[in-house]
Amino acid sequence: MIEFEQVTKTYGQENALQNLNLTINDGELFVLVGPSGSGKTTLLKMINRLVVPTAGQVRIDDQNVAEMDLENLRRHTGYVLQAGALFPNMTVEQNAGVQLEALGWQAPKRHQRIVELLKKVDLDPETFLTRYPNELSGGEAQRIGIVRALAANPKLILMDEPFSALDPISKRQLQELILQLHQELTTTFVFVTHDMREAIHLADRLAVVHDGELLQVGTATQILAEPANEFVHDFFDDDSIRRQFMQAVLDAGLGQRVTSKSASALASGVIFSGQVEQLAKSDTIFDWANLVQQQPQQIVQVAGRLLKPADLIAYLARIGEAK
Ligand SMILES: Nc1ncnc2c1ncn2[C@@H]1O[C@H](COP(=O)(O)OP(=O)(O)OP(=O)(O)O)[C@@H](O)[C@H]1O
Repeated sequence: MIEFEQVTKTYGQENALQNLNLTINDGELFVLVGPSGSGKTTLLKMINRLVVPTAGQVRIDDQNVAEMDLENLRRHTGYVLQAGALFPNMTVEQNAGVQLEALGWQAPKRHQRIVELLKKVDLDPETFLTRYPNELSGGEAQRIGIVRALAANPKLILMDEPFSALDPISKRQLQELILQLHQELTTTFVFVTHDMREAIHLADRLAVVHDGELLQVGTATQILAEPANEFVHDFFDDDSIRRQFMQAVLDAGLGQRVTSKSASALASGVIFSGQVEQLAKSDTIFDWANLVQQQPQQIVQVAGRLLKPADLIAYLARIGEAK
């Protein structure tokens, strides 16, 4: 367990973090999300003591990080940075084995471990072991970064915007890889991103950071259902997320695709003229519309996603406009 207790970090006159309390549980995929300059990296770096708090303390398994043996702490913590954090003059095998070498693993054992992990991240060892970083794509380099972080089987992996420099397809693939690794391992992952879609997709729980403060901590569902304040609400208020929710409803069989003609008729019926009873006859999205009409505060969870009444209304309105 990682605990931040009354943590403050001051640079000059500026508070980068103020009086912050947070607990990250063992085995969680915990995401720190917030806009640029909000303090996410500062928070992350306090866990492996790259940054030292001005006040308060950070504890790992009840041990104050400030009092831990630094080398031991770093060697047993995986750290993945933005693409490009590999040593340019070392091969993939050497890069991936840096931490193992520091821990005294012999070459054959290192080799075996790295081969095993390359396969796990879908890279063919034959092809990649002897390559240099300038012979890798951004996505491949980042997979090597992940192999390096996993190599010594750490209890904790810190990831600082690891996918922000990647193209959308590589980014998606690596997000799926992290979700898969997290399912397979008992490792705790702390992941920093400014991308709220990435945060929602990955997080078991997430913390929204803004101006050095934790505005809200919880699951994506909790935060989307009840944003703590206007900033959190606006930060997650994104049309593509609403569309995802809508699609989840359709995918779950609660809705059906309709022609724009009937939809616009229904839309006006549902929203404006109160003909809900008459429309809600089968197990369709219109039943859901009925529910919303009767219980406007109702929030429905479908296929692990959260749907708010506003999502449905926005959807129907859009179909209406499209006609
Ligand atoms: N070494 C430093 N010296 C002075 N100020 C710093 C230092 N490191 C960070 N800061 C300041 O602390 C604040 C938080 O920075 P931090 O890097 O933690 O933010 P972040 O949320 O990770 O941002 P980004 O997403 O842009 O990396 C910023 O205002 C930053 O300018």
